[in-house]
Amino acid sequence: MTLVAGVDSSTQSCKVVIRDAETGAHVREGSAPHPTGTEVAPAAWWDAFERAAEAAGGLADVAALSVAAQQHGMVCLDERGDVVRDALLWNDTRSASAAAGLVAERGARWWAEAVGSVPLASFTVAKLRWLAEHEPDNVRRTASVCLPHDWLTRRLTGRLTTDRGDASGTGYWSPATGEYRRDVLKDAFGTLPELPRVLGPRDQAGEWEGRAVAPGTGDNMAAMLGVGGASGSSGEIVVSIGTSGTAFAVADTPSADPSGKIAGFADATGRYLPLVCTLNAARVLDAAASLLGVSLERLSELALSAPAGADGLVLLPYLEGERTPDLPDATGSLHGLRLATATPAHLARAAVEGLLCHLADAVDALGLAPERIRLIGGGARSEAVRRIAPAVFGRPVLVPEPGEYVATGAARQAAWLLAETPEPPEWAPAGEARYDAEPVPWIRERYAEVSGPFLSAEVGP
Ligand SMILES: Nc1ncnc2c1ncn2[C@@H]1O[C@H](COP(=O)(O)OP(=O)(O)O)[C@@H](O)[C@H]1O
Ligand SMILES: O=C(CO)[C@@H](O)[C@H](O)COP(=O)(O)O
Repeated sequence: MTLVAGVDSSTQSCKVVIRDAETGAHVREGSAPHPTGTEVAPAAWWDAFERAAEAAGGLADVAALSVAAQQHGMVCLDERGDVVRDALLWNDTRSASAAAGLVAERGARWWAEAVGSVPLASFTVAKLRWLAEHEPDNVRRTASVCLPHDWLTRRLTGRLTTDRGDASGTGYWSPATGEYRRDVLKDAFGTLPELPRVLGPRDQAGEWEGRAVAPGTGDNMAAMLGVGGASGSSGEIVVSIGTSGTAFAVADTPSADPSGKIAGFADATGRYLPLVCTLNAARVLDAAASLLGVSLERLSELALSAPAGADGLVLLPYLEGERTPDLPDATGSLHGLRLATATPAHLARAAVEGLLCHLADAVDALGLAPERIRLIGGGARSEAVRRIAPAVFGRPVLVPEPGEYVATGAARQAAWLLAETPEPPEWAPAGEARYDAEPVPWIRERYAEVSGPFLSAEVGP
């Protein structure tokens, strides 16, 4: 049996999954946590990778591996290849006004057409503008700029490479032309650092201790490979409830949304991946559980014991600011608190429904009117989320068996490299459960009534 390893270096942790290259059968896996915070020393990703690989029983018997990671993070390297400062992650909002400045200079439509997305605080180009405005010494020391998956792949191979999927989240690479927009980077950053070579989906990034290393990609692109693909035209989209909430589908043509809500990414197979992303997702449940002093399992039981709509109690989940809607300085809030709704069950229900209404808005923003939603990510492990989701989304929800779909997608990319076939190897799809429920539209109506006034403060392009 030939084995492949997939790595998911995401916001909260690193996961390593080992699978059979031919069938995709799960062999073993391990994980290790990342530091908290939105500014992280890249060395911590390497430490977590080593610990996760060890927890997975080591990589001695794998023939190839691939690294997928959180998108957008800014990693600046000096002439020697050492990091200039801690990386600013996708969910670090200090670059919000830099993003607004970039949009004001060119206009939202120009950005959407030039690089497929209107930059928000998350995008690398906005973080580089922030660095240019606040840390000129670090700009002078920066010889090259890359992303988390590029940095980890470079630690493995010694070469600075990236792929289409992750490059499309920088704000200076165009999915439509497949080329860097170095002029855009120079304008935003004031100088032109070296950039990673953009590999095609089946190109080899290099070797690590005799094993082939695949190009890797961003975590959402890998998730799509991991669940086996879902195209908007087939009536299906994927919603991931990780640290971020994302709604996305594969498309055959690039997108350019001047409203800035849809990021026009490329995928990991040569196609495209329009995606809407929220800053707040699974950690809304973590926060509610910690507020109530209960486990996530108990939070789920409490939520399911409360009436649909939580008797009007609404939790607006903007706990980390927000990206969609564009409210980088927003905070979360509770509305409709009365003696009757001041119970743990009501609060738990409001947290689950608030999260789901927030994600349902993201699904609407994607504009594909899907017939079914496939739910993945850590938050999809919550029974309450799975059972309440179809009522809030107003559609059936498919939940693949719990698993690490980003790492699995990376493993599939590694298997593709070995297979040398035009399309990724067909792996047996994971078993999945289908959740149906009568739509309960007034849950979203009440949420819209409460969130409406906040939306008028949206930064927007
Ligand atoms: N049973 C569960 N119920 C609710 N949330 C869960 C459950 N298990 C894990 N999570 C949440 O999933 C999140 C991690 O999801 P994951 O997709 O691994 O995130 P990321 O890839 O961004 O690091 C954590 O916030 C964790 O609390
Ligand atoms: O910024 C985005 C997508 O544009 C996020 O989806 C990041 O890629 C982080 O992913 P997770 O750690 O939540 O999986």
